[in-house]
Amino acid sequence: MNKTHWDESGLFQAILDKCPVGIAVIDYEGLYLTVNPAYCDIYGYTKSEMLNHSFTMIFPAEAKQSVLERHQKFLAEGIRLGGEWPVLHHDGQQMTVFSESVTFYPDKGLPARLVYVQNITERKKAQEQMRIAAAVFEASQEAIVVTDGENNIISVNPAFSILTGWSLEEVKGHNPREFKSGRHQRSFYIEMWQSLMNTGQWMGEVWDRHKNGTEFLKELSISVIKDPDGNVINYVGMFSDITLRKKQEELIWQQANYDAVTGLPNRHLFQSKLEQAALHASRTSHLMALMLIDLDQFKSVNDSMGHRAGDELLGCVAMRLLKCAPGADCIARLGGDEFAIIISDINEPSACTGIAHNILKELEASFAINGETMFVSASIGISIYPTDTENLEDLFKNADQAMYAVKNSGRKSFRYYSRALHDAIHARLRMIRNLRKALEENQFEVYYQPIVSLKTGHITRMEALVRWIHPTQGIISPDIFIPLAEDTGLIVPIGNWIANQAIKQLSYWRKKYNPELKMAINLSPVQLRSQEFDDISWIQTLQREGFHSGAITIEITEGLLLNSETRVNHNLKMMHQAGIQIAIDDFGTGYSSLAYLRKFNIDFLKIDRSFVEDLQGVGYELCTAIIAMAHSLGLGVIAEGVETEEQKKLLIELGCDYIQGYLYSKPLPVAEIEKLLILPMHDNHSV
Ligand SMILES: Nc1nc2c(ncn2[C@@H]2O[C@H](COP(=O)(O)O[C@H]3[C@@H](O)[C@H](n4cnc5c(=O)[nH]c(N)nc54)O[C@@H]3COP(=O)(O)O)[C@@H](O)[C@H]2O)c(=O)[nH]1
Repeated sequence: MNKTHWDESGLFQAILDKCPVGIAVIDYEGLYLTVNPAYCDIYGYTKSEMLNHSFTMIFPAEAKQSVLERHQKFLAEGIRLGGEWPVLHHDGQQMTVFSESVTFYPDKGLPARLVYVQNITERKKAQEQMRIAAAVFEASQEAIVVTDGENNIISVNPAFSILTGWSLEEVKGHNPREFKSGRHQRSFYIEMWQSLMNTGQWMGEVWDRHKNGTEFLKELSISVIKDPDGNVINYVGMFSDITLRKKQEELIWQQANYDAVTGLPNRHLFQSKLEQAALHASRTSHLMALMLIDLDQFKSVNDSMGHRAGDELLGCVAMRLLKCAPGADCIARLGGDEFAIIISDINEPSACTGIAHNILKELEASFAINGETMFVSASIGISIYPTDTENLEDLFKNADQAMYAVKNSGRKSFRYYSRALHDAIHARLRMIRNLRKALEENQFEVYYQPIVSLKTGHITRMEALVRWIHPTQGIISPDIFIPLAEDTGLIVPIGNWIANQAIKQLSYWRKKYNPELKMAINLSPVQLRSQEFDDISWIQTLQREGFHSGAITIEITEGLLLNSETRVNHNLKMMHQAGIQIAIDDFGTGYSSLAYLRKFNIDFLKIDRSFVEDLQGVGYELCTAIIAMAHSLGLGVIAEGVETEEQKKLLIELGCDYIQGYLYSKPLPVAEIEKLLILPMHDNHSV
């Protein structure tokens, strides 16, 4: 291009028009004298919108006055006016510009200001982001490692050095694979790289090695950085050490799913295993069995030996269960003394019979706990999915019902759920409801059976025996309802009611017929173990009646004394101190021990009816031995179930003290029994 084609002003105008830097001339009043296209572009105005308008238009309202003053001061004093300014684009967006100004005299008149401006908004933002990124990199709690396209480390942040022990100088140029712990398979890293190549990122947990050699688990995310052409230029890895968190999570999971006492899965984990097993059974059309195992009378172990011994026993039981059902899907402790087993893939319902037998047999062997030998047995209930039910809640209920049926029929056995069992259980529940009603509606009546002295032939005492006079079913035997009352705890209020009735009756009879008459009252083991057992009110009633020592005898069973429990011991001691005598009922049928007889201040032994019945056979030797032993310990002996003169004769020969039985009288209601008491003393034995 030939420069002679340009005049000077045309040349300058062309320069102004093409110049990428914004240029403006502002007069003393602050009005734009000229602006070039780049200047207009920066602020988003047209030239005509700017010319002859105040340059303060590009400043926020609150700054307009001060920038005009600064402008005029600059022109008057020639101070420096350059730097970065926050300004406004036409559309209202905030921007940052860099400007420099020089004084300029366009018409040799008032000075004007020549301004050249660059929009540095984006650069400032980028700088700010860089500053933040650098601060984050430095201050991050997460370790950050940046590698080049060859995956060699170019930078690490301070958190990296803290977490790994390695400084930047030590790792620069190295490949992060050098931190490998060796815990992961090759396939793990292949998958990681595949994900990085395909998706540009990877996240996961990696075991690496610390500088000090220890392994740690890190939660790592890697991002791939590419240039505009798609070439990998960096990998950025960010991680934190989650070894401790993982351990805590595992511990929490362990605690949430496993039983601390036995180490077996707990109810929570068991439930999900049961759901899985049911799903599997439905898919494969196989059967699945749920076995519920409840230890028999485990409570007495806890009560007599303490919870630590109880826990130890549970641990040993768990080990034995594992041995008995090695192929089980799950063996769990559901709580207390209740265990459960899931057995999958069975072809017929009876497939669990063998396992149930094994468990019962395995538990038969003694346990050595705290230097003491202990025995436990179990009651097992089994229900089959989906034969019995397809509902897991019902499956549980079924197995539970089967297990309780075992408990109610003597424990230490197993039973499969059946429809008949279901009906029987419902009948039982009905009876329990009726029993509660009976207590509320006073449907009980105390019958009395005389106990006769073999020395005098007189009725010396009565045994109080309860009857349930049901409004429609007539008299219901205590053999039927006492076990139910014991199971439900109703025996406590029923027993208290009986005792109070009997004490009041004795008081009346003593005044009316015989001041020496005594009363025997049956006490259930459940009563004596119960928290609610009201021994104090008993004693108060006795004291109020003015009974002397020995007026009342309680009849208890031998089994009660076997595992001595604090509460039972306390209650028996209280009664003994209050002058109540203690008789062992059905003596000879349980675990008799001389030591117990001494320890618990027993006063009488009642020879069981079965021995009296068999007095012509082995019963004779047994009765001989019991009477001799009782007398040697200073105890009185009462023979139960005496029905014949022959039995009475033999018992007299053996030196028995008292007899009770149909020979004299069946248990009778008050009005009937009074007919016996009304007879003259010397005659009342001849009834
Ligand atoms: N906790 C409580 N238990 C009680 C109470 N009342 C009774 N019972 C217990 O219920 C069982 C059955 O009692 P029952 O049907 O009253 O039977 C008693 C007698 O009727 C029966 N007996 C007495 N003499 C004879 C006889 O010559 N032949 C014969 N076949 N039966 C006879 O024995 C039962 C008395 O038993 P015992 O208590 O062992 O002395 C029974 O276990 C009762 O204990 C109660 O109030 N509380």
